[in-house]
Amino acid sequence: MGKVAVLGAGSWGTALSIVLADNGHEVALWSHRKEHAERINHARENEQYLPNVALDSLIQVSSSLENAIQGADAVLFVVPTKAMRQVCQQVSSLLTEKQTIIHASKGIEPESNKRISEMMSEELGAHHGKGIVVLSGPSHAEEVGLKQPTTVTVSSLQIDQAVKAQDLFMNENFRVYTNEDLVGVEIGGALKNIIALGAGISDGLGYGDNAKAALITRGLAEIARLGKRLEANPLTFAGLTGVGDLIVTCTSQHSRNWRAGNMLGQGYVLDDVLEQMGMVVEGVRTTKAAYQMSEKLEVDMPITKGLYDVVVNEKPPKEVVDQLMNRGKTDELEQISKGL
Ligand SMILES: NC(=O)C1=CN([C@@H]2O[C@H](COP(=O)(O)OP(=O)(O)OC[C@H]3O[C@@H](n4cnc5c(N)ncnc54)[C@H](O)[C@@H]3O)[C@@H](O)[C@H]2O)C=CC1
Ligand SMILES: O=C(CO)COP(=O)(O)O
Repeated sequence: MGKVAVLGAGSWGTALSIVLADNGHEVALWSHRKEHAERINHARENEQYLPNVALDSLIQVSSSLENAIQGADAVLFVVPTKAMRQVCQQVSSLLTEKQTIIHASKGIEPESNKRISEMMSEELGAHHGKGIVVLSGPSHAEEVGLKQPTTVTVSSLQIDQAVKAQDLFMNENFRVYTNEDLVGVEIGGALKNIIALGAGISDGLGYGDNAKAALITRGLAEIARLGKRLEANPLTFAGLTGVGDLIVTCTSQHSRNWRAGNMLGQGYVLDDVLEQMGMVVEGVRTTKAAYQMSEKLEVDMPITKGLYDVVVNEKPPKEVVDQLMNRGKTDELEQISKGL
């Protein structure tokens, strides 16, 4: 048992803090807002992001990065992708070489098109760079907070670091697998949010299970095509961080990406949707990044292109569905094999 600093007091940071406290670790949960940290400590609950879940006394919330990180054996980064570089810059001088560095966020940086571990590696420097661990998989915070059975995957370029993370988190409700394919694990976790936006739109338009199954299946095919181009192991997309996370995010009303898509499908405009959500909807920025990557790397990603038309070009979702359904004829096996 030791101390773990958890940077990011949103729903996922709070749920993972609960797992760590269940395993007997002292948790220093950091919020960048002082009043938020004080409110959680006082209420022993994160009412804003994970309501109705009591926090163990092993979890202490602080708005001081120094206090959170000092003496920690591991540091878990779980802020929205948009804030990741800035938080890494704030902490890089506070980290020691012995600390295990983990992230549990899901996104790709637009313009640079970097994965999260690549961004972190740039900001945290050579020592931590290669050992960064990602934790990803089908895992809604709301269910993890209630200690419902959940499985995730950890990956790193240094697999011994991934094993350390596996040991920190694994318990009877939270099963953790290792996987050496860092690129595949990060790409699957990030890109499923695009398809979840699409699944929400489909439901918001009033379409049924056939349309959603098509989005999940064809979405997986295009994620795998981009992954292969980036040298991921195609088998990873058949695992928890690929098809597993696609299923949970496209079919659950817990998903913020699904919910945002659902509102878009009903005709709400994006700015209003994001304001109403009040939580991070990673799929919007990831759509921009993935579209840029597909253009640059010449990878066919029609669903991503359609979502880009909705969130960037404000194209009506129904028109995008017509566009997707009326593309030229293709062969299924030929298309799937491009991701293998
Ligand atoms: N909620 C979930 O079930 C899961 C979320 N994730 C991923 O975890 C990451 C974080 O998501 P959530 O915790 O769900 O988000 P959230 O919307 O619940 O909370 C975001 C947190 O980040 C903080 N924050 C915002 N800007 C910040 C900044 N500039 N500096 C520091 N903190 C800042 C907010 O105050 C808030 O505490 C995302 O990448 C998400 O995709 C991954 C798996 C499950
Ligand atoms: O990544 C998640 C579940 O695995 C959470 O998805 P949302 O961000 O859409 O809520």
